[in-house]
Amino acid sequence: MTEEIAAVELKNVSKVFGGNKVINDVNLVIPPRSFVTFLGPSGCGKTTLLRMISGFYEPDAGEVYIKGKRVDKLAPYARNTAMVFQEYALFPHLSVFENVAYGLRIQAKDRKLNEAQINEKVIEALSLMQLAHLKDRYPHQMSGGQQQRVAVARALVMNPDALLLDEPLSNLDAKLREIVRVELRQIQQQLQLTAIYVTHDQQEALAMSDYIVLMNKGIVQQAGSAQDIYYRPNSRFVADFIGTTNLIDVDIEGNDKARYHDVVIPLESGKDQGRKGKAAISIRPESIRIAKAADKNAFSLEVTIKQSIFLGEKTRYVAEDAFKKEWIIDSFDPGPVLQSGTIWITVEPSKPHVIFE
Ligand SMILES: Nc1ncnc2c1ncn2[C@@H]1O[C@H](COP(=O)(O)OP(=O)(O)OP(=O)(O)O)[C@@H](O)[C@H]1O
Repeated sequence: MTEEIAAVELKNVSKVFGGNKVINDVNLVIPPRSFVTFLGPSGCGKTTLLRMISGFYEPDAGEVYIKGKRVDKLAPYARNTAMVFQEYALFPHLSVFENVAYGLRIQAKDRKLNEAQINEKVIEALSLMQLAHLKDRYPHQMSGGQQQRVAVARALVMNPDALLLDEPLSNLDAKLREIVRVELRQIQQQLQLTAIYVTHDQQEALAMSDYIVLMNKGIVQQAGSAQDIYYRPNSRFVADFIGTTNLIDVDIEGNDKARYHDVVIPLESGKDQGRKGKAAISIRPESIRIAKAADKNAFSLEVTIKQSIFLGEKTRYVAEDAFKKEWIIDSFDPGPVLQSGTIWITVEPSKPHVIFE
């Protein structure tokens, strides 16, 4: 089997600003036609990493490849990437049509395009974004959502090897954000594009991505599918950053058992990764059941309800155990909401995820 060339590859890439290593020896392979999200807290280096792919920043160490070709010494225009920014960055004095045509006109010679071909490509890109009817308008005559769609059309028209999107939806309201993100994903799949998307919104990352690259302090903390990152975090940082979880300190004792104070946590075979010793266990709120009594085949704990929040499809309980540890439990039981009192919670052996750090 021949291995396909990566759409983008970073090898030992670092970047220093004012004496701080803001990107620290990052290695990454982005497969062709994938939608990849750089996710992480503010300041972790997402934008800097994207800018080293686009060519706006040069790495201080390491190499950047696009479709197998080394590009880290090339200017942005010499790489076939296209960028969409948070603030759209449209030319205010140009019509929608001319905004989208701009890049093609500049490269018309290199790309051997005549006016008719440019026209055809621009209309095609505008149609994809459902904007063809607005082609004669100017940016100030359009809503934020429409302007952002123009910015995407302007990137798509270049037929880039990688479409780079830096928080492109953060200026849109929540509802529009959801609509445009579905649109973006559909177009990326339809055109079989490689897209790299920067966000600090974990819901957005989970909803859109083939792969998530979760960054922390200039390093890649974990890269994997949305499900990998959600259900199999490799660190407390990842478990805590994505969604809501219950993290508890345990001793892994072997024989598929962990111990939390004096309580045994049965684990599905292999969950302990064949190791012993101190570890953390992550248990998602939706993996916990409320029971009438302890279950000898499952981790069982008696807790006291502190707060109950009815959220429509589920009720979220905040409870406390005998060791003063807080638990978050999501119940999808349509029955009455429990307001107070003591309950049993149980967790099947397949649910806990063990983190050795
Ligand atoms: N041009 C620059 N000069 C100096 N420091 C910079 C520059 N660009 C970024 N930094 C610093 O590098 C670090 C990473 O910044 P970056 O913008 O890549 O983070 P980010 O993860 O994209 O954050 P956010 O989600 O807030 O946009 C930050 O500490 C930032 O202050």
